[in-house]
Amino acid sequence: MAPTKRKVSKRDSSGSDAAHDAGTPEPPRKKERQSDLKSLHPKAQETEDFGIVLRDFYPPEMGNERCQAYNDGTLERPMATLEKACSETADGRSSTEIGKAVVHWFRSDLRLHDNRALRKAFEIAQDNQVPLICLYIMSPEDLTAHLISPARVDFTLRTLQRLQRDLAELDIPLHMESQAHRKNIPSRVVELLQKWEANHLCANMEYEVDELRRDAKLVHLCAKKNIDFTPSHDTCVVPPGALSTQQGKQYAVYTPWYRSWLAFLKENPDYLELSEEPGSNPGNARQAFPSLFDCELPAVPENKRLTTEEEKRIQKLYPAGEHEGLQRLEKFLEEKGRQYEEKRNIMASQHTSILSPYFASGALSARTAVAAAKGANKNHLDRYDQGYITWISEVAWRDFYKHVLVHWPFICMNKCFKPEHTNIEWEYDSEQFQAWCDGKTGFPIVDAAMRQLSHAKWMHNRTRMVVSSFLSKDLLIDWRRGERHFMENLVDGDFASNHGGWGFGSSTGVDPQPYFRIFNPLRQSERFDPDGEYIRHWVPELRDVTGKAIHDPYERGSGAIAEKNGYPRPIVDHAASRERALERYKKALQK
Ligand SMILES: Cc1cc2nc3c(=O)[nH]c(=O)nc-3n(C[C@H](O)[C@H](O)[C@H](O)COP(=O)(O)OP(=O)(O)OC[C@H]3O[C@@H](n4cnc5c(N)ncnc54)[C@H](O)[C@@H]3O)c2cc1C
Repeated sequence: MAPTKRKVSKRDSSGSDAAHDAGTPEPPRKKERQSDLKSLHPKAQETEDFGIVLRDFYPPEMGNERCQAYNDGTLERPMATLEKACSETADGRSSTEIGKAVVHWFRSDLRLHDNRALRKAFEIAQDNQVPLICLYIMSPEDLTAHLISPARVDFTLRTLQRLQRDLAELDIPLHMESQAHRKNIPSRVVELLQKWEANHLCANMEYEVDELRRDAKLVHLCAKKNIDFTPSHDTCVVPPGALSTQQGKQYAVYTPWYRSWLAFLKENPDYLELSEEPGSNPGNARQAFPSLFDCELPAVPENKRLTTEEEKRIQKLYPAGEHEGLQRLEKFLEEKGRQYEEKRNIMASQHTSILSPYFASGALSARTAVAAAKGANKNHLDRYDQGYITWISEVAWRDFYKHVLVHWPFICMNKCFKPEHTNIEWEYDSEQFQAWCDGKTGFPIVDAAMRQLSHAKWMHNRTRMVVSSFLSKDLLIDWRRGERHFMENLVDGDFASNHGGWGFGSSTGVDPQPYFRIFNPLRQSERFDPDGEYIRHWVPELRDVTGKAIHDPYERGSGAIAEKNGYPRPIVDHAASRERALERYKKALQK
């Protein structure tokens, strides 16, 4: 049932206009956004560069009052809006005749194997002996609004290319196009269905706010045109909303949530059953829809282009497509799965799966990954081999953050999941921020990691934690600048996991209070890169430094080498920064 709505002022105390939660067409004017930003964060300067929170299409951040309204259920969550749209229009969407085709709309599920909505679409088409048509719509506006990196756009397009080839072998066409304005997408989808005389649309849900609202709008449009459309849960192993505490609440802490996730899968083993790939279209598909079979890939938007050199490098590091994803999964489980628990934090060499780009684009399903790891682990999820158990629990983090996103949707609106953490008084030092981005902070482990990000568009989980802690604690720079820099660079950029890493866990001090975990970069370096192999690989200025001096060359007798090679001195003192951060965090929470 829909919650009763409490009146929340359209423009609340922090200037977040309710009408703009989901990037509705009229973005607040730049001047307005700048003054909102200034009142929220007095230290932020009025320049684009400092507009970490000056996002295109959105106000700087949602006010605490509206966040609270989501928390107490007086403001409807986007998932509830979609569910309500589905239940209110059930009659309009169920009566349809089959028409001349069935359509599957690909979004972040770019694979044939184990794809719930695709399988459903294929079965409807097969039962009715009509062709299945697949659809993909790229929205340059969405890519900009959601800060999708050029590397991820490139990966997506290459995956689509593979997908088109695989589908063609089954005589299934893939129609791809760009839509300049994202608000037009729902009506464009309906228009295409009408053009193809298709009355059934299938798609897997995306859980971000704009996407849930887009689907609610589409459900209403479909109802008006008698088109059958109910988005499916697919991207998580356990769908958001399926797990709750004994008090019926959403878990806010991972460990009890994970226990509940495991218990759910043991009670409901069918959630780990994989969907079969679609079979071939009937023989007349090519005659019926000839022009759909030679569709060109959407053009890469100007602001999302990699340089030629980057393109070559990224394509080599992450060959696209589900075949590559499945092969990597198999190889990882066979060769590295058992040692995962022991070695996963070691930064040098490669001890993790590097499957994140494949999960993020949907070239690989999390269900397939967990089912395969369970199979490798003698059919157990949480006993037998610790390597596999730990890896499964890591894949579960991905589910956890998507559950968090659905329950606390305001995290899409530039807030931490605990809104009061936004009260922290941040620093906006552009030189320090740039030093962090460029890997020139004088902290070798931080610099190695940031250079890996620039070069490989990917970073190890341990170093993601180290550099995020360094930015938001040692430099006390607004964590959202870091969150944004990650999204704009990572090949695996995923809103929920990235926000989770920045805004939920280690970086903003949501750990058990009043103790705030602040990573000591030196200790992390000594522990997880003991021989300095990772640092030497990414920071050539320090290649000649020997022994333990690699972790802190200026304090450990190798300052001359570092200086000669132009390696900077540390830009802050860790002990003093730690004290400052603790004080600032405590002060904010006492407010
Ligand atoms: C600040 C910060 C930002 C992050 N941003 C992203 C992001 O944008 N996209 C992203 O996919 N992951 C993100 N992560 C999580 C994690 O760092 C990566 O998923 C992981 O490093 C990917 O490498 P892998 O595939 O080799 O992982 P493996 O260690 O092989 O783990 C397998 C899979 O489990 C999932 N996973 C593992 N750890 C986590 C985690 N902590 N949170 C959520 N899922 C996890 C990923 O899907 C990963 O591919 C972030 C973590 C932090 C601390």
